[in-house]
Amino acid sequence: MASHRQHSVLATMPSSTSDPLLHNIPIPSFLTSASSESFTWLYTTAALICALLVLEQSVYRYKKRHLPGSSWTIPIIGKYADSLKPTMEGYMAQWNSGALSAVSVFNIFVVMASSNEYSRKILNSPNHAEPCLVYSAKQILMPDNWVFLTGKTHVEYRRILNTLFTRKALGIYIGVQDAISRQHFSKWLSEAATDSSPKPIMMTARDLNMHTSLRVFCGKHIPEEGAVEINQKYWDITQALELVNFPLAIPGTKVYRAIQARKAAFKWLELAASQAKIAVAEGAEPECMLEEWVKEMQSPSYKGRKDFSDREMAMVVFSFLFASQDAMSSGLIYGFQHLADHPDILAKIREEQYRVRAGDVDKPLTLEMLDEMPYLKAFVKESMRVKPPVTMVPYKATKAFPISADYTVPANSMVIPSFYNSLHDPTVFPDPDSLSPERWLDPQSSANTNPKNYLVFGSGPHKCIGIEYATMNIALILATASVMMDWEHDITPESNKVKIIATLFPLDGCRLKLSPRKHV
Ligand code: HEM
Repeated sequence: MASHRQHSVLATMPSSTSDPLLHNIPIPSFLTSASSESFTWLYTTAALICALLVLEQSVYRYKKRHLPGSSWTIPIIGKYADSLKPTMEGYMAQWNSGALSAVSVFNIFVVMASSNEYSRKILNSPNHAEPCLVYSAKQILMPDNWVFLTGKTHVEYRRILNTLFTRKALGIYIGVQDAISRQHFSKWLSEAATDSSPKPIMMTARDLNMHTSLRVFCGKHIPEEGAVEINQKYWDITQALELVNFPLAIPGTKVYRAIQARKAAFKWLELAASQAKIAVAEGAEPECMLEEWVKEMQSPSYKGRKDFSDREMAMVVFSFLFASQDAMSSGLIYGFQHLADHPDILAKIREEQYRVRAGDVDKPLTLEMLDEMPYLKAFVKESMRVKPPVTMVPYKATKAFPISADYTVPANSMVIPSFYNSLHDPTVFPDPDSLSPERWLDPQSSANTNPKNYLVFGSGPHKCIGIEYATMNIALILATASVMMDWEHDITPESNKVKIIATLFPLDGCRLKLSPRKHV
């Protein structure tokens, strides 16, 4: 005992020490009396950590080569802190630093492509790159979700899913969309009647979108309480859509909460799939997407797979919610904001509405009526060009990807095509930041003759499957809003700043003062 105490707490410097001040000063045992094995362990560990840190930097520099981007990466986490709070300014600086540039996040090497040429090349090179969505997507969507398929199996799956977006199918959905948007506007207006102060529409527009999507996809096969539960929990999923999340889905993390939300949604969606099958078997004519899918598979001309389980159908509907909910909300909210800030454009939209509706604003919209609204469609297209809901889509290089003459993306890197610079290219869209629906009305305009630049919905084998549905939804909601309501934008210093939650939103949530519009 005594000897132990002597060698630990009361250890002194060796007698050879000449400084008298140091005599008899207690020295912690780990500095002096630790065994030589402890020192060896300490030095070895320190040396190993140093070697790993040097290796991390060397690998990063080796992969990055001459691409723009920091010469060194922050050890272990890299640019994780930046990816937690992304800003438009930060992304623009990255995109403008070069057609290809590099960053590293949690040791995932990321190549960002900002030019039209490289972005399209990534989207159209299925032999070298495939979508990996955001890092958390597989945990949230389930690894066997169809969206992660590639090649032939993906093409085959899309074949049946494409039938859910034909003109015939859209003709079923439009009545549901029209009725639900009117219900929501009536609610918005009655709330504005009790408190007329401006309110952000960020959440109310999201509710409208979710309600419409669930009823279009599942019809009456989800009870109201299920729709409410999915809607409430969906926000947890949106919040987990960071480019790269904390790697472990442990309780308390965003990904963990998103997984719980997905489980709750799946319960209702599987039930809806099974009920849709029963309804069609009993002879119901399709009133929603799930019923349309079941009916389509019964068609004598249909030769594809017919044995989709309730779970597989639920996964597809969930993938549609996942892909559409945030992007459509973003497109819709900026649509409202752009119209409020451009009364001349709103006036033209209204003129077209009253003309096509022949003054009857209560008449439900049909596809044929939408066909006669080119100005509305041009506005929707332009609004999403100026503020693209999705600015980039993460892909993964499945093998070394020689993307340019002097750079090969290393295998397993993330490679991210971004759309913003293509959509704001001044040679294709003169005065690119200004909102001009007219540029889409002239078939010979540079906007119309360069469709390769309009990357709002991506390009190639994974191009958005819901383009027609999404544009129709945003168009008809804005169209009906324009004849039912007046709205004034409460412009704040944050109105023109962008908040990025996977998709783009006005930082102040778009504060609108609503009032009923008199019939003209
Ligand atoms: C304004 C609304 C929307 C925007 C801006 C948008 C944008 C996109 C983009 C950029 C992609 C990636 C394309 C690529 O990798 O080349 C995508 C994929 C996808 N979108 Fe959309 N989307 C919207 C609405 C919708 C809707 C309403 C649905 C379904 C109802 C949907 C379903 C999908 C699916 C399933 C994919 C993956 C397709 C595949 O991997 O084959 N999206 N979307």
